[in-house]
Amino acid sequence: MYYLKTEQSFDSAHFLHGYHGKCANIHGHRWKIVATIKNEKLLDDPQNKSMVIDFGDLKADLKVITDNFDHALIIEDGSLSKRLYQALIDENFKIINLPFRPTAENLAKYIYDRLAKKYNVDYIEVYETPNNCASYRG
Ligand SMILES: Nc1nc2c(c(=O)[nH]1)N=C([C@H](O)[C@H](O)COP(=O)(O)OP(=O)(O)OP(=O)(O)O)CN2
Ligand SMILES: [Zn+2]
Repeated sequence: MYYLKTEQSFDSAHFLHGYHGKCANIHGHRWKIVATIKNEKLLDDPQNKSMVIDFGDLKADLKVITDNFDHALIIEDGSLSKRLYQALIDENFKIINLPFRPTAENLAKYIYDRLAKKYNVDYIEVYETPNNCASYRG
């Protein structure tokens, strides 16, 4: 089995609705995402010969996903009052709504599911801090 890994980072804010502790407050992270894909065989066309896939292709596809989160406030649907949500929208803040709590675990699965549409993904790692990482393998 061959494995390929690529990494992207983004800066964004989030909070954990219903959490008792400091993470209930809006706070930021430099999130690091590491995607590992796998394949038993290598490609054979002239351009991609002897590659699982061109690093550049995998990097670009992961970057599309992570760029969407960059410099945004990531929120779980329904976790802000309508009044506050509308005020943030009116101020043109970049808000990313997710149908789940924005934990590292859930973001790992979300990114896995997105990349799995195109790649044979082995697992996704999401670092909230250099020391804290969650991963998801399908
Ligand atoms: N299993 C998980 N636990 C926690 C998650 C998570 O996504 N999955 N997220 C958080 C918070 O987002 C929080 O930002 C993480 O805080 P903490 O672990 O305390 O990390 P810090 O490095 O910011 O803490 P220090 O004070 O610097 O040690 C909480 N838990
Ligand atoms: Zn956090």
